[in-house]
Amino acid sequence: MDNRQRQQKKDGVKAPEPTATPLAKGKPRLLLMGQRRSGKSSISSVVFHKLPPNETLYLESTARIQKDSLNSFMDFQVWDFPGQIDIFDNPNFTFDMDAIFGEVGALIWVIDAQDDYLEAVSKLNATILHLQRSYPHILIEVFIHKVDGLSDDYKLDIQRDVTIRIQDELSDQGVENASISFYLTSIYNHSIFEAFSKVIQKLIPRLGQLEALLTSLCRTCRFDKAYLFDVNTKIYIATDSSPEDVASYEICSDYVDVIIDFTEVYGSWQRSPGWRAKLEQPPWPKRLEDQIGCDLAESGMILSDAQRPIILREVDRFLALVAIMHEGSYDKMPLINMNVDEVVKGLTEFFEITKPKETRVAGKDSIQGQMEQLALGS
Ligand SMILES: Nc1nc2c(ncn2[C@@H]2O[C@H](COP(=O)(O)OP(=O)(O)OP(=O)(O)O)[C@@H](O)[C@H]2O)c(=O)[nH]1
Repeated sequence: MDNRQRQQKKDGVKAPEPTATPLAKGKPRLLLMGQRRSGKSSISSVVFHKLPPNETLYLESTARIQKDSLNSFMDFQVWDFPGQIDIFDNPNFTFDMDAIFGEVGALIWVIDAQDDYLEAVSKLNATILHLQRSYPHILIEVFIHKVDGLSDDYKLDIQRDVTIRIQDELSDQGVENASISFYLTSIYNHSIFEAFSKVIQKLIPRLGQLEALLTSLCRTCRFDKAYLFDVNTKIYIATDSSPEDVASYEICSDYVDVIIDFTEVYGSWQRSPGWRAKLEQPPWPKRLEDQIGCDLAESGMILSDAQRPIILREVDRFLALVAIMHEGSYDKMPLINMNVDEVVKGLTEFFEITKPKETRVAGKDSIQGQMEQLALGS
């Protein structure tokens, strides 16, 4: 049983508690809303708590608002709303709307694509109309969810239908410029992580600078694609400006998974003095620190079918840079390492500047020790 399930058991059915905790102040908030059984808790558990998708079958229905505070490269909160509660029209409880929507970055509305979605769409419309009056800055992100098992044509038909229904209703009500985006998602593949990546990216201040940094790295080192990953959630928070490529994202994200699982199983590993002496003797008679490309943590792999090496470099305890290189660029590793070093320095500075003061120190305690054994010679 995971933490969330335990928490659900412990809490039982309680009155909702919408007030923001003092701890939560100032963190961007993602709200997960939608009909009962649409998949909100499953999404939150799979993306933020690594629950295997099959185990979401045993999640109980959410009875009260579940608040998760996530300490990551950017501290944010995820609030999962019970599907049976209508916060705008509730006879038993008056919600403090400012406490719920005051600090919201994005509202994620989950629609079950395998069910009749007309009611979900009409509730979403009503919610947008309410929010437009007092909180027009909130981003509305619509996850057309559970699309696994549906044909590509059918998925696109549903997306088109939902989009038209929402836009028509809003324009009938005189709302023309609400910021609404649509995603086709499932917890059984990478689509849910991609959708979250895009939502989170909208909340990152100065995202353009991160993208410019990665684009310039790709150009200099002739990388096919580069991603900056939040290693715990596999959300990518920035990528270079080359066209989106689902296959590249999938392989890089699986690679992050492998590295994290590996370090979780084997933990950190201090080299004994004898072993260190052995590594520093001929044919590489250099200090170990000078033999490896990165003194933090680095890993590489070559895909045998495409002959395209993938490089992973830790930025801090939350972030890793993962890039797909060109065939043959493995020979130029010293030069690539130098460029990657500079970009990692730039990224570290970027996040030092944009992080609140109290979290800056924590970021220094990196997983580098655990990953050191994966270091590649340059
Ligand atoms: N096929 C499929 N099933 C899913 C997906 N996501 C969630 N489910 C299933 O949908 C059911 C309901 O999921 P929950 O996460 O409990 O739904 P919820 O929206 O939190 O429901 P409430 O707590 O009642 O509001 C579970 O049986 C999940 O396994 C998905 O992407 N694909």
